[in-house]
Amino acid sequence: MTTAPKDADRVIIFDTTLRDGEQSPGATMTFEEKLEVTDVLVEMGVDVIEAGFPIASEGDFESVLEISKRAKDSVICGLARAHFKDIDRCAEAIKPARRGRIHTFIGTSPLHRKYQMQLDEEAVFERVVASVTRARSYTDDVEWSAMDATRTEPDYLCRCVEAAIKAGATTINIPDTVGYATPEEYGALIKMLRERVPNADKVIFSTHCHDDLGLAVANSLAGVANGARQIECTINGLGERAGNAALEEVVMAIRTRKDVLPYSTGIDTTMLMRASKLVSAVSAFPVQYNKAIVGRNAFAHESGIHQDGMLKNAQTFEIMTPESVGVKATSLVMGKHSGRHAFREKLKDLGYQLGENALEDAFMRFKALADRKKNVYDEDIEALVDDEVAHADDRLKVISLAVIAGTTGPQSSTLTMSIDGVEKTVQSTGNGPVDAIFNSIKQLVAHDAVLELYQVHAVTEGTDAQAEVSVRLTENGKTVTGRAADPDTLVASAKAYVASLNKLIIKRKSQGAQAVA
Ligand SMILES: CC(=O)SCCNC(=O)CCNC(=O)[C@H](O)C(C)(C)COP(=O)(O)OP(=O)(O)OC[C@H]1O[C@@H](n2cnc3c(N)ncnc32)[C@H](O)[C@@H]1OP(=O)(O)O
Ligand SMILES: CC(C)C(=O)C(=O)O
Repeated sequence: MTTAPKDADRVIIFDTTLRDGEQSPGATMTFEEKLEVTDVLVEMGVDVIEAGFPIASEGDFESVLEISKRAKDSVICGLARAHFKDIDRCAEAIKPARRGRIHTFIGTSPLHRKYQMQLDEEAVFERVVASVTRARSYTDDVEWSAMDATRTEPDYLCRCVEAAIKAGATTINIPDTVGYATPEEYGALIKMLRERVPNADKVIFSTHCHDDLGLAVANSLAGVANGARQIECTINGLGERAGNAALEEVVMAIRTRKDVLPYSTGIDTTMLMRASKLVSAVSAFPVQYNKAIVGRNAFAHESGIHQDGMLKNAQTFEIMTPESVGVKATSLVMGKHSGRHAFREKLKDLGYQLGENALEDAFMRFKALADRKKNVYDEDIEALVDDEVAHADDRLKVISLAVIAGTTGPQSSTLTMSIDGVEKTVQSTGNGPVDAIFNSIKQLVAHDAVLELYQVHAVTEGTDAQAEVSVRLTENGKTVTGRAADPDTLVASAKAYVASLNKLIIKRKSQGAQAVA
C-alpha cells in the first residue's frame, strides 16, 4: 500500500514532531503529552505521523504503540535503523495501526559510510536491500531514507534508491540531514533521481530538510517543485540542531502562493496556531516572536505607516488573514512607531472620543511615554488620557521635577509648578524623596490639608510600567483624592498630590472660601 494521493498535485504532510522534533535537546515529551499532540495532528489533517523510534526506549515503544491504537485517520510511522531488531520492534509497535508504516534508514554519504557505519559501499548497499525487504515482510507501506543524501555521490545514491524501490519501498526520502543543500541543488537532486532511477514514478519522493542554514522550507518547496510529493516537517520547526522544515510554513507557503506553488495539502490551517502553542508548551520550547505564521508578532503591526495601511485595507501589509492560521485578529500594537491614525482608532476602541486638540495633546503624551516605555498597554493609554482629560483645567500644574535620592540623605527635590499660569521653582529636603517633593509642593502652595493616604501601584507589568499614585488629603473635614500616572513613580507622586490640591481648590470655591494659592 502506498499513500499516493489521487491528485498529482497533492502534497503528503509527514509530521515528525514526535520523532525528529523530540530529538531537539531538552524537548522530550511525556507519554500523555505525545498523545495530546497526536490528537491535534490528526484533527489538523496530517497525513503521516512519525510517532517515534521504537527501539530507542521502552517509553518510545509504548508511545508508538498507543498512538497506533488511537490515531486511525493518519498513517502511523515508526523509525528503524538498518537492523532487523529495530525493524522487528518497529513492526510490533505499529501493528495496531489501521495504516502503519516502517521507516528505515541508513547513512549513504562517504562520511557516514566511513565514520558512522564503518561499512564500505557494498556493505551499505546490501543493508539497504536487506532492511527494506525485512520491513516489507511486515507492511506494504515502507519508507526508505538515505541519511545524508545531499552529500552522497549521485551515482551511488541512484543505485541505492533503485535497490530500495526494487526491494519494496513505497516512499523514498531524500534527507538533507545536515542542512547543507541550497534550494537549486536540492531541487536538482530530486529531479535527477526521478529522471534516472528506474521505476521512480512508482514511488513517492519525500523531502526531509534541516534548517542549519535557514533553508529547510525553501529546500522542501524546491523538492516539491521538482516532483517530491511528501514533505517531512515539524510543528514550530522543532528538530535536531536548528530544526526541521516548519510544518506551518510549508503549508502556508503552498496555500498562499498557489500561483507559483500549484499544490495542495490536506491541512486545516486554522489549527496551526493551536498546534504551535501546544507543541511549544509540551516541549518547553518558546516560539520566537517574529517566527513566520505562528510567532506572536506574525500578525502584529506597530509602525504608524503599516497601521495606517492596515486600517485602510489589511492586504496592504498582510499576505494571509490571521483567521486562516487560527489567530483571532490582527493586532495594532501601540508603541513609539505608531501614528495618529492608529492612536485615534485605539482611543475609539477604548471608548474615548476626543476633540482634535485633546487628541493631539494625548498623542504627544503617548509618544513621550512610548519613548520611555518598552510596551505601551491599553491601560497605559487609558491612564494617560484620563489624566489629560481630568487635569485639562487645573490651576496648579507640575512643570518639572528633579529629585536626589539614595543612601546619603537628606533627599531633596527641585520642583517647578505653574500656579495660575505663573511658573515658580523651589528646592526642599525631606525624610525620603517623596517627603521632599511634598515639602516642595507645600512651600509653593501653602495649605493645612493633612495627608491621609499615599498609595502606589503599577498600571501594567515590568519595571518600566507606569506607576499610578493616589493621594488623599483632608482639610476641615473635607476629603479629596487625587490620582496620577507616570512611568516615574516620583513624578506620579507629585502630580497626584497636586491633583488632590486642585480638587481642594474646587471644593473650597464651591463652599465660598478662598483659593489655596
Ligand atoms: C538523522 C537522524 O535523525 S537519525 C535518528 C537519530 N535518533 C536517535 O538516535 C534517537 C534514538 N537513538 C537511541 O536511542 C540510540 O542511539 C539507539 C537505541 C538507536 C542505539 O543506541 P546504541 O546501541 O547504544 O548505539 P549508539 O547510539 O551509541 O550508536 C549508534 C549505533 O547505531 C549505528 N547506526 C546509526 N545509524 C544506523 C543505521 N541507519 N542503520 C544501522 N546502524 C546505524 C551506528 O553505527 C552505531 O553503531 P555501533 O554501535 O556499531 O558503532
Ligand atoms: C532518519 C532521517 C530521515 C533523518 O532524520 C535525517 O536524515 O535527518
